[in-house]
Amino acid sequence: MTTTALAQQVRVLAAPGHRHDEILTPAALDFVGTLVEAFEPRRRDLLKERHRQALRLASGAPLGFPMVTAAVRADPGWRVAPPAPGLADRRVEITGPPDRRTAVDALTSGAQVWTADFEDATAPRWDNVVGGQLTLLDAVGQRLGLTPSEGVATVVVRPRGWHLDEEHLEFGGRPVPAALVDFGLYFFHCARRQIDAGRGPYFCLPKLENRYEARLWNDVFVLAQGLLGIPRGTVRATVPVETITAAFEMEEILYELREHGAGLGAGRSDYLFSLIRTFGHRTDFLLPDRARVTPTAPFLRACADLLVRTCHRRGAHAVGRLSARVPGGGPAADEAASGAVRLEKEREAEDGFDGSRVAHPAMVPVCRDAFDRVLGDRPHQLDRTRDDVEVTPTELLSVRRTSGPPTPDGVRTAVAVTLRYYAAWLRGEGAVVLDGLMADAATAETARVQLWQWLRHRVVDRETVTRLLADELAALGATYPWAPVDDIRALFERTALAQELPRFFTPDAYARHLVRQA
Ligand SMILES: CC(=O)SCCNC(=O)CCNC(=O)[C@H](O)C(C)(C)COP(=O)(O)OP(=O)(O)OC[C@H]1O[C@@H](n2cnc3c(N)ncnc32)[C@H](O)[C@@H]1OP(=O)(O)O
Ligand SMILES: O=CC(=O)O
Ligand SMILES: [Mg+2]
Repeated sequence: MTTTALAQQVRVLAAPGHRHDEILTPAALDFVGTLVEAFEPRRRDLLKERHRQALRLASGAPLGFPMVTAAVRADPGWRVAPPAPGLADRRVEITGPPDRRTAVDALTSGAQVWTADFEDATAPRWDNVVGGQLTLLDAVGQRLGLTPSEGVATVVVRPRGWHLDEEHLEFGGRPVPAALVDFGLYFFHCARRQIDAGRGPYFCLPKLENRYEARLWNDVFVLAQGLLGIPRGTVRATVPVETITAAFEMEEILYELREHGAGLGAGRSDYLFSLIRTFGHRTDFLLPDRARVTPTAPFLRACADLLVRTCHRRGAHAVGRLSARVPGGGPAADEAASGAVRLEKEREAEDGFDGSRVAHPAMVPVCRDAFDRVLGDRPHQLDRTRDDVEVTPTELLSVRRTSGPPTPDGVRTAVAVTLRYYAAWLRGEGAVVLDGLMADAATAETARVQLWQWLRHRVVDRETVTRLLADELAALGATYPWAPVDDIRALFERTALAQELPRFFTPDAYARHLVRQA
């Protein structure tokens, strides 16, 4: 590694765990330190800009396609990098936390891609963070007992978002940005191995809000590749469109990342979460029960159509939404879950997506069949340019046609899902099954901001929520005697009932409960 001497060192503020020394080597920590030194001031500025943009939108500023980048959108001459090995055919992608058991099952699930998710599927307890890196090291180093290459999915790593800190590492007296920890450690240990295997290193970038955040990632890739002597343009990154502001900058995000760009993904949970976080104060953005906001809602369809059109114009893959349905409810329920996933994936394939995402191995063949029917032997359908699509800002924001108050059952479900997910997360589990559906951090974020919105618009009264809170906490305590009910209640009160909506629940819960827990 060619690096200038660092003025500071990255310090580890946690007791050494089993095999942690394989990941937290002095060279790897220096590599992370170099990234932090180069990019932390910009990250902090961009987080402040998120805040300023939120205030502007809350005070009525219009959201539209940016005027200053009209030339980028109008220029037909640029494309993202060509599809990289292992990412040309991505008709089925499976996501999951980077633990060993998941890794083995995901890699051999028949999916083309495994997204190892440190963001939504991982509660970032220190042992999960370092353990996740060890899983990746073993996966890439073929130490999981799998037969190499044939039939094994391509690894894509999803680092935590820009908003999170990693408190177990310190640089210059401050916590290290979690995104740079997850990215940096993986890149340092695994990038060369992935290049030798001909498949990587590849990333999925969570919760981006605008082109500047994509530019920051691109600059991180450029520096990281340079430091390790890896040719510029080796990395590939996919960006799920998980925020309403990113939906207005799809072209710009691809443009910023173009030398490393691999595609965009359609969002649902985080996308709804972002819509409410951004426009929750407006009655025309009042959303009903989450279960009633299906992918056919006009504003979600507009986003999906625009995504396919944008990607294919620029030579990038369009990846469909993650299906939260998982089996386990008995034959009839499982059949219904597969049927719903089939419908969703068939629609996406017809709409021009090149592949889609599932949360469970049982849904891999369902997704594959749906895309096989449209793609046949072709790896993708990038040639389907969707010139028929013309999406206006009004259509992206046309929530009114889907809006409405919640049902009593919807309110109870939102309370229960939030509480039960908080319980799992505080225990170190980032993805669980709740009511037959996969629940991750984005699910809980959506549930808690919906409650906040319903209370704010008085379509649900505080007494009802207080009563449901007491009922559901009692049920939680009875089912899970280990659950720290008082902590969960307090977290719920701070993140769903407060006057001012906190942007995320995770930084609060992390700082109070996960730091120095393991
Ligand atoms: C961009 C984004 O939105 S990222 C999305 C973030 N969310 C996720 O990634 C969640 C993905 N899903 C999961 O983590 C899991 O499916 C869960 C936690 C919801 C459920 O897992 P389980 O309770 O283990 O489910 P279940 O008992 O049905 O699993 C059966 C087997 O399938 C495996 N399995 C289940 N889900 C997955 C998965 N996503 N990847 C790999 N293997 C899986 C289990 O490990 C288990 O394996 P085993 O028989 O070897 O023990
Ligand atoms: O990953 C998708 C989402 O919206 O969350
Ligand atoms: Mg998400």
